[in-house]
Amino acid sequence: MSRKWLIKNGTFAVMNPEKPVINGYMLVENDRILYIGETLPEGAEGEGVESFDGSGLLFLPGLVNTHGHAAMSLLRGYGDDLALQVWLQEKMWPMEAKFTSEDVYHGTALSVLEMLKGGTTTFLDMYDHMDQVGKVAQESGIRAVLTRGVIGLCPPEVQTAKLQDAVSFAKQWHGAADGRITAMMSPHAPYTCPPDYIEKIVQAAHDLDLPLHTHMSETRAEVEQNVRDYGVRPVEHLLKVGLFSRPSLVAHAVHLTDEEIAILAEHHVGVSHNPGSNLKLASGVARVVDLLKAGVTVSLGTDGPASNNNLDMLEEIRLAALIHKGVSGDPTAVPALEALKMGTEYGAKSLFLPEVGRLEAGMKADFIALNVEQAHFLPKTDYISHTVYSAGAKDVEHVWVDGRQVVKHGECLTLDEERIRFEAQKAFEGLLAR
Ligand SMILES: CSC[C@H]1O[C@@H](n2cnc3c(O)ncnc32)[C@H](O)[C@@H]1O
Ligand SMILES: [Zn+2]
Repeated sequence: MSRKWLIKNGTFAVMNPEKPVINGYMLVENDRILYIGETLPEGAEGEGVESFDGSGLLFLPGLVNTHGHAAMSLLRGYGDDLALQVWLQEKMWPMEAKFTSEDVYHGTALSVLEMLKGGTTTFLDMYDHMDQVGKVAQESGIRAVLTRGVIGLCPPEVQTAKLQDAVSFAKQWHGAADGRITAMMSPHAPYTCPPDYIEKIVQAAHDLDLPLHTHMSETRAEVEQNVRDYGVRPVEHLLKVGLFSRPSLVAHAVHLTDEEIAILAEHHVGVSHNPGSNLKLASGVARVVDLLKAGVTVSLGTDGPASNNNLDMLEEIRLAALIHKGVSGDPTAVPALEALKMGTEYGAKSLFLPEVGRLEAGMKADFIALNVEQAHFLPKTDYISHTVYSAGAKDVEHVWVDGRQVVKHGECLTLDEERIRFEAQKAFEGLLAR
């Protein structure tokens, strides 16, 4: 049965450059925005149309987290203040080797709970035991782009089995949960996947007609190793092995030359900028201003909760707006509206979701409402500025995905918070004991 409802007296971040915020109405029918504007269209309030009072609320497109490893919430605080390779090799990978599929379920549920409550309506997840991640996405109502990350530092038969697992997962889950779940293919990184293995993964993505995702150029050491091992920097290397022959999104892309930026732009490769994780692992600061100038779609990701250590996309948006001013000495670097678009519209574009990321008639009804009746949202001047420079996850009052309300007055309607917190703690203790 069709359901129509009308938000009245709301403030909406439509993010048009001339007028980024409007006061007015939004009409939603089932999973789509039917109308948004300053005036009430004739007949919009007809019989059977429910009303929703939007006063005191700022409506934004749902936040889009374009890179992460949700189950790593079980390792939050386990191995802080280390550089990437030490953190991975000495802390994360030994613990992850003990993860059961139940651990992945509980860790992912903890993260999805945090993401939904913080206004994230879509997340990308690269991990193992991906059926469990799919299950959480299905149950919670969140939109998800899921990909079984494969590490190829193993014998050929294990490589084959991992790739087969990634293919089976993608076949089973692409388009699942009424289309809320889509899939990608992911070699973990150029330093963990030999070139011939990446080529096989690219071929599988071709066969399945899916995009690709990988970590790339996260640290200076990684770039130097790539040059030592293959004679070229990672961008040229991935170009050679065919990764950019398909629609692709790379995470981090911190250490790039001008030539590499030009290659990414030419091949329409998206970049998931992960400022919080890059700062914490001391990986460096990505050349976001130059990437944007070159026409690269730059979106935002938290990375896993063990290297961030939260999943607050409003914090990533704020970091993106601040750090590039700091490193460039230019206060106009990454203006507030651009940072907010990186966390919404550009995120959806990076994940190949053309119907998500904007408050616009015809788009999917993925949106959030911030409670702006609080001290840090005054005076009522510039709500884009307040969202980027002043807001945080705790300001998220309501969340809708695909037209369904999943968070109401800060409470998640689809997940059992108490149980999730209990199970996550138990799972971590189990990992320590094994
Ligand atoms: C094969 S599943 C994903 C794999 O990625 C690891 N990981 C988490 N954060 C990062 C990062 O910042 N760079 C590279 N790899 C990362 C995670 O521990 C899993 O093993
Ligand atoms: Zn990552």
